[in-house]
Parts: sequence; C-alpha cells; structure tokens
Amino acid sequence: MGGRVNEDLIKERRKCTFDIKELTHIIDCGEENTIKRKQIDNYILNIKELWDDVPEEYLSHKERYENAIKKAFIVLKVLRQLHTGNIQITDHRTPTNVYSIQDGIFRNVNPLLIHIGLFWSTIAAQASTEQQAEWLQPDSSMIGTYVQTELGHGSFIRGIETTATYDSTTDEFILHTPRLSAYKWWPGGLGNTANACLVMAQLYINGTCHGLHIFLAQIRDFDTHKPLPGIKVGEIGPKMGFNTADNGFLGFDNHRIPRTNMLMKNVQVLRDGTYVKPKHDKLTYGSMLLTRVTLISDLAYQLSKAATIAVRYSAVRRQSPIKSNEPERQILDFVSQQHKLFITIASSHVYRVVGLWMWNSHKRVTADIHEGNMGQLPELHALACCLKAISSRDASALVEQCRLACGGHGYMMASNLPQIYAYTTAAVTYEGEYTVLLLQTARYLVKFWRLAAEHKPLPQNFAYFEDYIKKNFEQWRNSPEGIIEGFKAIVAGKTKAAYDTLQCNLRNGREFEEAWNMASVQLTNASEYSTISRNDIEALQSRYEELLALIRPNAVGLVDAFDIRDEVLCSTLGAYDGRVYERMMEEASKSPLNEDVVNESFHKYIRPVTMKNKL
Ligand SMILES: CCCCCCCC/C=C\CCCCCCC/C=C/C(=O)SCCNC(=O)CCNC(=O)[C@H](O)C(C)(C)COP(=O)(O)OP(=O)(O)OC[C@H]1O[C@@H](n2cnc3c(N)ncnc32)[C@H](O)[C@@H]1OP(=O)(O)O
Ligand SMILES: Cc1cc2nc3c(=O)[nH]c(=O)nc-3n(C[C@H](O)[C@H](O)[C@H](O)COP(=O)(O)OP(=O)(O)OC[C@H]3O[C@@H](n4cnc5c(N)ncnc54)[C@H](O)[C@@H]3O)c2cc1C
Repeated sequence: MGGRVNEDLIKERRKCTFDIKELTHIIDCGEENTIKRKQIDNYILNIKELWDDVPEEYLSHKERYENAIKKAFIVLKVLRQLHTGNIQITDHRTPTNVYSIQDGIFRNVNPLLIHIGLFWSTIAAQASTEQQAEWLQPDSSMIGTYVQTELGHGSFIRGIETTATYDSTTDEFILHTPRLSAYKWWPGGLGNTANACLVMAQLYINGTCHGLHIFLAQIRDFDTHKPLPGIKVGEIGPKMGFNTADNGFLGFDNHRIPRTNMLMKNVQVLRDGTYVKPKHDKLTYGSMLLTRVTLISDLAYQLSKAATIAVRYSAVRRQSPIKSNEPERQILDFVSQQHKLFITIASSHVYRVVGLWMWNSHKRVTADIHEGNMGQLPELHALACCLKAISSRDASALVEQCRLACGGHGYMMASNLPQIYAYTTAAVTYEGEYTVLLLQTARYLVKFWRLAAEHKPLPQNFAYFEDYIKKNFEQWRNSPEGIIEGFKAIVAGKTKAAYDTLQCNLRNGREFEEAWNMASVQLTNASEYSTISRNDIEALQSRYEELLALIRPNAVGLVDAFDIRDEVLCSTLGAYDGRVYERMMEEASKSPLNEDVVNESFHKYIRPVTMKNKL
C-alpha cells in the first residue's frame, strides 16, 4: 500500500533522542548480525509463493493446514540451504533469529515446527553417533515429531502408560498403548504431517520397568503416507491457536521397532537385554530443558511484536482532549497508556537478555555434561523451569494488555494481537505447565533453605539465605543494587515461609508429599518480605512516573529499534507508516461477506420474515 507516513509518526521519529540503529545492533548482538538478519528477511520474505491472496482467517481448518504445509516445505528448503551453506548466510546468536519471521508467513504456526525444533534436536542430543549418522541425513525421508503427552498424563510424566517391551528373541521393542488414557495426545505435526516420531515410553526388560526412554518409530509409509499396521493416528481438532500445527493422537497396537531404535547416547539396551544405566536419570528429559530455555527468547520476541503494534497505534490514535479546550490527544500521551506499553517494551528487553544468558548457560552446562560432569544440571533445570513459567505468564498477560490498549481495534484479527495472544498463552501450558514448573523451582529452593536452617554450608549462590537468617540485609536503597537486594530478601522470606509451613504440616503428622501439597500455594506465590517501607514505595512510584515521562518521546524510536518488518507484524494497527484507518478499510474489503451487495441469506431467511405480511 503506497502513501505518506502518518504525520504523528513522522513527528515522533523526529523527537527521538537516541540512535535507533545502535539499539537495533545491541538487540541483534552486533551490527554484523543485524546485516545477516536483514539478508535472511529479504531472502525469505521475497519468496512470492509464501504470500496469500485470501487472509488466513477466512480459510477453513483444512484449508489452513494445506496452505501452511505448502509454505512449510518452501521454508524447510530455505532452512536446509542455510544450514548447508548454499545460501551464504549462517551463524546466528540463537535459533529464534532464523525462525522468527515465520510468524508473518504462517500467521499461525509452522506445521513443521516440532520436526525442525524438537525432532532433529532431540536426535542430535540423545542419539548415539551411529544413530545420528543414519538418521540425520539431509535427504532423509523422515518427517518427525516429539510424542510424549498422553490423553491421561501431561505434567506427571512418570505416569505415562505407553510401554516399550524388549523382545530378545527378535531383537525388537514392542510399542503398545494399553488403554484409552495411554493414547498419545497433542504432539504437533502428528495429525497429518509426520511419518516418524520420537516416542516417550516406559521401558520393560524381562518384566522389570526401567522408566521412561525415547524411541524412534516410523508411523506412516514413506511413499503412500498411509498409517503402518498397528498404528492408529489422527488429528485432535481445532484449538484456541496453533490451528495449522495438526496436533495429533497416536495409539500403538503391539507395534514392533528394532532394538537399535531406542535413543542410545546416554543409556543402552544391549542385544542380550542388559540395561546400561545413564549417568543421570533425567538426561532423557533434556529436550524439555532445551525447549524451555529457547522459549524465553521467543517470548521476548512476541512481546516486542505486541509492543511495536500497540505503541505505533497509540501514537497515531487520537481520542479525548486532556484539557477540554484542547484538540484530542494521541492516546500515547495518557500516562496510564504509557504504563501499559512501556512495561511491555522493558519486559521484552529483560527476557531477551535473560534468554540469551540462559542459552549460553545451557551450552556451557551441556558441554560439561558431555565431559561427564552433571553438577550444574539441577541449577539449570530450576532456573529454566522458573524462567519459562514466568516469561510465558508475563508475556501472555502483557500481550493481552497491549491488545486492550488498542481498544476495539485490538479485537480485530487484522490487528494480529489476538493471534499473538493465542500463540503466547499456549506457552504457559506446553513444555511444562506454569504451576508445575514453579513447584520444581520451589523444590530446589527449599532444599537449600533446609541447609541454611540447619546451619550447614551453602553454595555461594545461596549465601543470601544465611544473610536473611542472620538479618544481615541492609536497609532498602533505591538503586539497582538495592532492588536486587530487595528481591533476594523476597526469595529468602518466601522460601522460609513455605518451608515453615511444610515443617508445621510434617510436625502435625502429614506425610511429606501431603505436606508439600498443602504448602503449594505459598511455594508458588511471591510477596513482600524486603526491608522496603511505605515511604520507599512512594519514592519508587514517583521515580517510575518520572521515567514514564522521560521515555515518552522515545517510545516510537524504542519499538522501531526492534526492527520488525511489516510482513512479520501483519498488523493494520502497527505498520511502519501508521496508515491505520486506510489499512483497516482495505482489510475489511477482503471480507467474503462483502462479496455480494445482498447476501443470499437475505432471500432465504430474512425477507420471508420481514416481508411476511406484505407479500
Ligand atoms: C520451525 C522451527 C522451530 C525451531 C525452534 C526454534 C525456536 C523457536 C522458539 C520457540 C518455539 C517453541 C514452540 C514449541 C511448540 C510446542 C511444543 C510443545 C511440546 C511439549 O509440550 S512436549 C511435552 C512437554 N511436557 C512437559 O514439559 C511435562 C512437564 N513435566 C515434567 O517435566 C516432569 O514430570 C516434572 C519435572 C514436573 C517432574 O518429573 P518427575 O516426576 O520425573 O520428577 P520429580 O520426582 O518431581 O523430580 C525428580 C528429580 O528430577 C529433577 N528433574 C526433573 N526434570 C528435570 C530435567 N528436565 N532436567 C534435570 N533434572 C530434572 C527434579 O528437579 C528432581 O531433582 P531432585 O530429586 O529434587 O534432586
Ligand atoms: C499448543 C500445545 C502444543 C503442545 N505440543 C505438544 C507436543 O508437541 N508434544 C507433546 O508431547 N505434548 C504437547 N503438548 C502437551 C503439553 O506438554 C501438556 O499439555 C502440558 O505439559 C500440561 O500437561 P496437562 O495438559 O496434562 O495438564 P495437567 O497436568 O492436567 O494440568 C491441569 C492442572 O493441574 C495442575 N497440576 C497438575 N499437576 C500438579 C501438581 N503436581 N501440583 C500442582 N498442580 C498440578 C496444573 O497446574 C493445572 O492447573 C502441547 C500442548 C499444547 C497446549
């Protein structure tokens, strides 16, 4: 769409007091990465076959999937070319960089998301060298997915019921679904797309259960794509979002796979049925850990999209004068609006930085694990659980806040905010449900509190527990260091309160698990335990308001620095030129309900009623 840039946005950009490009380079971790990212954007976004004439929302569930699959294989080809270096753009700071522009292409989810994001990465991390050499061929016929959750069990994975029983006479595992609740349910790409999967099942050898292990199973014929004998597979139906991801169900009826199809890097079953234990029994859960880490950066990116849309719209939208004799103001001038939006910008930066830090920590800990050192795994797991939980919960709440900040127009699908919300809120549940993950972190904290309470030596990271017990915390100071001290006091105070409740429940004769359950609300909620006073809160509040005013002239610059292209934002409200109303009218004209001047239902249903007595 041609035309001038909205005057208010031009003025906003003139007001900006910092170098927008410099911030973009910081976000990309260097100018070189910005250049590479833009090359990828240009390359992929210029592929004409990836763009639709009919907006996604007007397609049926089936048409959406078919359209998405067409695009997914174009994108897959490009990704393969990128990886093999046939397109000369490589080396990115996190995987999300390469994949983020797909949001614009699919306006939903790439049906090959799990194939690329979880299937290949799990093989790369958990299969033996020989298995990798066989399965990770660039021209492989396999389209895979990650099959863990069952109809009856998602969070409590030790309760998974699918079995893999070793048959030493044939050197095979027999995969079996014993009952309805054991049907696999949810895996993305399973419904129609995948012909193979990594399946999590309870391993049985000679009647002994060795717990959960991962197996590669072919489920559809590579040529005809028909389900193999003994496989019952299908799609689970429409969802709040993720409607192009063909999430599926899967049942096995004594389906046989070779013994060598168990992922054997960390754990082995030998030909004679000997079980060789892993060095750490949670290494099988490694893919969940990696995805939780990756998600933090992705959620930061979703926040930057929502903030870009809502801030640009708030600069263009004028509603109500502040003083009655003045013209209507940009809604961005209302301090309450600034509060809604600037927090979203700030949170995007916070989770971007933390996501990158976690990505690097994961790399470091994985290298250690490779050398046989498992020492850092529990801390990484506790951090990943907590950060995945709060980043997804914050992101979905803030995306919704941005949508509401756009008033009625935020409710339009063409604003793209409802789709960003549906995508973001799913992350609160998948890859470990919010409360369940917080309880994992609580379990870790309580362990160290117990050491502190018993005056046993603590690792340096937990020295602040001891400080709290000895009341060594300094008086609150309004500074970054003061805020960190305040948070330490909150964590210590909250952990203490939860621990005390736990102990009290135990003293009253409860079993540990029951006592834990009774303390679980305390274990997941944070409250104010710091030395902060009422006066400090007032000072913080007024500093916050000052900061909102300081940020105001730079708001548009700050979101421009995210440098997200219009094709990716897909929003009538958030485009760079700010031609909001023109774009809204253009999108409305695409509605099939505008195709006929008089819809045929008028003749069928309305006219016979309204004209009844006049015919
Ligand atoms: C197109 C290309 C895409 C490419 C991707 C690029 C990036 C794009 C970015 C993002 C997009 C991502 C989109 C993803 C799409 C959706 C995919 C969704 C997939 C799924 O949902 S898969 C299924 C996930 N399921 C879960 O997460 C289940 C949650 N439950 C659990 O994890 C566990 O059951 C548990 C941790 C809650 C409990 O486990 P368990 O009962 O066995 O253990 P406990 O007895 O409680 O604890 C025992 C002990 O183990 C420790 N522990 C537990 N887990 C781990 C771990 N993972 N690692 C290390 N240690 C672990 C636990 O702390 C205990 O320790 P202690 O005994 O206390 O010492
Ligand atoms: C969009 C989407 C995509 C998905 N993709 C995949 C996929 O590709 N592969 C795959 O295998 N799975 C996938 N899943 C499944 C997902 O991993 C599970 O839904 C998730 O792990 C939560 O499990 P659940 O549904 O069984 O919830 P439940 O565990 O039944 O949770 C229901 C409620 O019970 C509470 N609860 C449960 N246990 C406890 C506890 N111990 N203490 C306190 N409260 C508890 C929870 O907090 C929650 O409030 C996907 C899910 C979604 C929504």
